[in-house]
Amino acid sequence: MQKVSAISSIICPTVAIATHQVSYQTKLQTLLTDISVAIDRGSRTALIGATGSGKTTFLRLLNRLIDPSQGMIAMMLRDRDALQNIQEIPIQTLRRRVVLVPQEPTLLGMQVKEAIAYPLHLQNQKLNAQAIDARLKTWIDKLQIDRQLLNRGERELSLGQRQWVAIARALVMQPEILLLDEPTSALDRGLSHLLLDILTEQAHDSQPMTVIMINHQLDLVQSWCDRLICLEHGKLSQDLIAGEVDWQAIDDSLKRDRNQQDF
Ligand SMILES: Nc1ncnc2c1ncn2[C@@H]1O[C@H](COP(=O)(O)OP(=O)(O)OP(=O)(O)O)[C@@H](O)[C@H]1O
Repeated sequence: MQKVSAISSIICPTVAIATHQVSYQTKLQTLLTDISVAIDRGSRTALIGATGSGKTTFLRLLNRLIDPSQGMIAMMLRDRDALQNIQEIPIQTLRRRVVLVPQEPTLLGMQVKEAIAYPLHLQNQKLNAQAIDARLKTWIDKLQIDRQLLNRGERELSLGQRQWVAIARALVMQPEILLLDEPTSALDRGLSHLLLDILTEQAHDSQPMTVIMINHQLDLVQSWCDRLICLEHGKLSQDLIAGEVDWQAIDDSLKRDRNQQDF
């Protein structure tokens, strides 16, 4: 395994996440091969690729739901002055700062308000009840969550509502790195745009949040992202700044993949 210093020396200090020749295999197949990327702090990255190309697997590696079979992932957290192998970061610290919103989130049987506040209560040594309430109110307002929804249980919510609550639960934590797995797939256009606006605002905050988002809705991500990473059969096929992307070609290739899968 490469030393972190080997990566630090080749990338600039604005990098928040660096992966070096990361591969992931199960007993049966290789899901990711040799992925090396460097993602800047406060950047907005769209991660795209055909179904099964390894996008979710990549996000799961970044908050250590799984670990690479080969290669290394390093991050530069806010209060550190160097990239650090994520396997050396205490797992609670990593999960508090690098938050993943899965495609089909669960509220673990909680009501909406309780679910959103849950991660803040886990940090109760740091935040008192008043601070938790203030943080909740801020995000409930920003995300325009209907007060009537707050006492609903998980079963009374649609997939889109569950996704929205999971996004709120992630944002109240004010993570340094936010990983979103198709967050807008069940949202209407209005909420999708609201989400992207909020994410852009957070990226420009004095404590900028870095976002990586899997999203198949190219028309949405095109105007939002500043970086595009494309996976194909578990390999990095494109890594471009947004201005360099041929969006029409990307759209055509995703459509081709979808047609082949349908066939
Ligand atoms: N733990 C696992 N064991 C075996 N195979 C897996 C595992 N996790 C994912 N896979 C398979 O690995 C491939 C990549 O999965 P992944 O979910 O990362 O792709 P994806 O690009 O996110 O796809 P989608 O767009 O459909 O969500 C798929 O074929 C999937 O079935």
